[in-house]
Amino acid sequence: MKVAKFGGTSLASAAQIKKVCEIVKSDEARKLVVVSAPGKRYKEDTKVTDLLIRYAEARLQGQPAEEVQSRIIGRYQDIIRELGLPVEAAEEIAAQLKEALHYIPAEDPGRFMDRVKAAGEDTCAKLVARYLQSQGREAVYVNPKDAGLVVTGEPGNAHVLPEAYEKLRNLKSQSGIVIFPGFFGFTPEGELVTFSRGGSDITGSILAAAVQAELYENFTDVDSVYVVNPSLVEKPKEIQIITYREMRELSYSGFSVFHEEALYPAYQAGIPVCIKNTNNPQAPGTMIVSERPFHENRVSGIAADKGFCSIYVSKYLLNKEIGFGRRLLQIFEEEGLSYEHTPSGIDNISVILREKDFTPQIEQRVVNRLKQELQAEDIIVERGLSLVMIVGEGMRRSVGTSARATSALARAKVNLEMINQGSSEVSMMFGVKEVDADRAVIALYEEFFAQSEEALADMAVTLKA
Ligand SMILES: Nc1ncnc2c1ncn2[C@@H]1O[C@H](COP(=O)(O)OP(=O)(O)O)[C@@H](O)[C@H]1O
Ligand SMILES: N[C@@H](CC(=O)OP(=O)(O)O)C(=O)O
Repeated sequence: MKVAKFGGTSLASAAQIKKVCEIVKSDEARKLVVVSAPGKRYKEDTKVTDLLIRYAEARLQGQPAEEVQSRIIGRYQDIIRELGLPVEAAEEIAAQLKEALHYIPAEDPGRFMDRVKAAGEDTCAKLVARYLQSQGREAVYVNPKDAGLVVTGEPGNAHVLPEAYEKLRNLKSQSGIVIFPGFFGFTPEGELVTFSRGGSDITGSILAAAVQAELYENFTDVDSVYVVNPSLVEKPKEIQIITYREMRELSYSGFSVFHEEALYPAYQAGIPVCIKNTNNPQAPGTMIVSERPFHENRVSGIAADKGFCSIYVSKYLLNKEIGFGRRLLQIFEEEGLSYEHTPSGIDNISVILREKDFTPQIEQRVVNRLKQELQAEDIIVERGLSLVMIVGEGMRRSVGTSARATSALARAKVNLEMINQGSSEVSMMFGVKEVDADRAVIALYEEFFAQSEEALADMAVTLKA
């Protein structure tokens, strides 16, 4: 049994949904299908999820929401009409969508927002099931609540609960093709909660782990995962095979093609993942697996993500002060902040955070506490940072990767704010100013991937010598 997840771009229009259904029908093993909400049809278009968020925000602020509501309903009506669904099916789907959007804002705005957001995938799943039925296939829409996809309760940030897997295993015995809406689950008390943005990938991975699928196929709009974001480099090299660990690092640092939280369920259950293109399903795609053959070029991918800040703390003889690190991190914990990295020196340590969490009020409190409770001598807060990551299993066995990277960055006149080599040795991270991030990624791509095979082979020989 295979689990196939189709992203928003794969379901953006009736024509795309037809392609999705052809792909599903072409392989009997594709029995569990996870769908997102319709995404962008063209570059300037708006994803249905973004329209739904706009709608919910307007309702919560008591502002007019009719226009955005009719845009949302219009998107589905167009699809229903172009798919030629029976009138009663179309009416039923449209009525259910209208009902979902008409919810009176509950006391908890987060819950209301999640219910509205989830309507995007829920309606899409019903549509796809109806369309497959109209094609003479046995297809059934399954609601995450009925299937037992139980999750934690923080709005917009659900996490699967361990007991979900056993319940979801029953999907194996469901006859016909199951069409399952991605992106949301229910708390044990029955409240709907969505995963973080892009979270349909997570649903697919959870289902694949639950039913012990032979493969988790993730269909999107690119032929493969590329070694670098294709919006930065024209026709970058394709990745044929990559490990879970490498992909985890790359998804974390900006490879938005696969949600960073989606790998874990598949990895834990040992399910291989294949990223494929709905618009070119014959292409082999990228396989994500636990082990891969070693190749000469030790770097597998280069990614960058923006929106970080660093809090540099220094104190003479910090290295001799027992408990300094614990007390430092406790301050961040008590302020409700999770940290990303903590590069350190003898007398200093930097804490890297996501900038959006570190509001000016929190910053002031944290700085005061660092001075008073830890007697820190120097505290420098730097915002607008980007983390550029070079990732590759082979880097562990190779000499000279960091020298090549730093010289390439120096040639591109990128100033390095910070260097950090993860202890797993699968990745190397450079902190740079956000304005330099794209230039840094392009310089690193040219260094590690754009050179001829002979030049790379020569370099490998020189480094070994
Ligand atoms: N390294 C990468 N390889 C491939 N695609 C990438 C990479 N980094 C970012 N992307 C972007 O991810 C997009 C696909 O993800 P997404 O928009 O979430 O698709 P979907 O709607 O199918 O979920 C691609 O169109 C591409 O622009
Ligand atoms: N529709 C949701 C969930 C999702 O996974 O979407 P997509 O498959 O288009 O990335 C979002 O936009 O966040």
